[in-house]
Amino acid sequence: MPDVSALIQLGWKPYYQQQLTLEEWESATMGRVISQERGVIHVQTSEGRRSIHISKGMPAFAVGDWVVLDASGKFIRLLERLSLFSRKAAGTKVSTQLIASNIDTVFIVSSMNQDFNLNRIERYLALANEAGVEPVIILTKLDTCEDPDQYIEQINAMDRFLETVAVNSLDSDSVRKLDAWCAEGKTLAFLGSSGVGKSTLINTLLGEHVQHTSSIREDDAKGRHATTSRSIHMLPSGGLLLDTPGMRELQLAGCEQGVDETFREIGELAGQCRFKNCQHENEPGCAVRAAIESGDLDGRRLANYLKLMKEQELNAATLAEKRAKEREFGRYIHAYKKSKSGKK
Ligand SMILES: Nc1nc2c(ncn2[C@@H]2O[C@H](COP(=O)(O)OP(=O)(O)OP(=O)(O)O)[C@@H](O)[C@H]2O)c(=O)[nH]1
Ligand SMILES: [Zn+2]
Repeated sequence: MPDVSALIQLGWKPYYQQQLTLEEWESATMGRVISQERGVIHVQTSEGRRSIHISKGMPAFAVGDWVVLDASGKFIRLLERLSLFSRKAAGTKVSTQLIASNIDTVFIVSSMNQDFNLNRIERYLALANEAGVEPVIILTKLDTCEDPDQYIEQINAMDRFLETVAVNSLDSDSVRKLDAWCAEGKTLAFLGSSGVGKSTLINTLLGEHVQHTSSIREDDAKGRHATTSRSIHMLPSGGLLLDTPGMRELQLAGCEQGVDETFREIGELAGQCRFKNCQHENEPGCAVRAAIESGDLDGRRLANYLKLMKEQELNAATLAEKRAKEREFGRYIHAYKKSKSGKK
């Protein structure tokens, strides 16, 4: 039987437990992927750390995944995920790159100054919704902001169901407002533009004495020392901070559902438009336009909804094109080499 409290510290939940057979629960080892590099995943189990070389037939992994290992540490299977951030290209399964999984909360960080931008927050919300992760809006630089309520009200007006917290990222007392999301076994991640205070917030959450860039030093299969940067960090509060570089570069691609969810009231209104394929431009009987005119819907929101929809479609298409070109080039090189070797 595994050490349940150690598993819970790693983020174990009934959802994963339910996927195990009784036999697995009694004899297998469960572990969480804490970092990934080319061809290897590093897994934290209740008994320690394991490095697993990825071989053919294994599924694609993401940092945050739960895996089942046998007694000798061999990979058995991947457990179904609760949430997943990925980079996608439309229609093509192979071009999905998995970034991070099983995150409970994503903190969308924005500063309360001239950089504050609702459109940008909505873009991050679409990513969070696409991934199936609960978003919380963190407004930073409370200490240098004269009128924080003005920003909080803008968020509330945009979506009254959103949880919003204003903090001074430099002050650990202020950051305690985030404790509820950082409790034992909870996995959290950050999204936000450069300079909004993500690193500052992370350092405050980690406490002064912990270095953020701690790394795993381990012997690999050939006995060499391999140093990899780990992507999951334990917070003193018991929470698990998932901070992988891929999160910072996430683009809106193939996120139609996430965008729709972020602007759900627009979808509801669109259902009342006279024409099913209404573009909400000049059509008669357009419920979306009517809501803007009556002041029920902010015109900015419709404009950003349309913009993000287009953006996610375009990005997915360009990704698919890029991959197709790469494949084509690969075939060309292959054919070229073959013709060369044939001439010898
Ligand atoms: N006064 C004040 N300064 C802050 C606060 N949060 C961040 N800063 C400052 O803002 C600057 C940028 O913060 P960072 O934490 O580096 O921002 P970041 O989001 O990590 O940016 P990248 O590292 O570029 O992704 C730093 O000088 C911080 O000290 C805050 O709540 N109050
Ligand atoms: Zn319409």
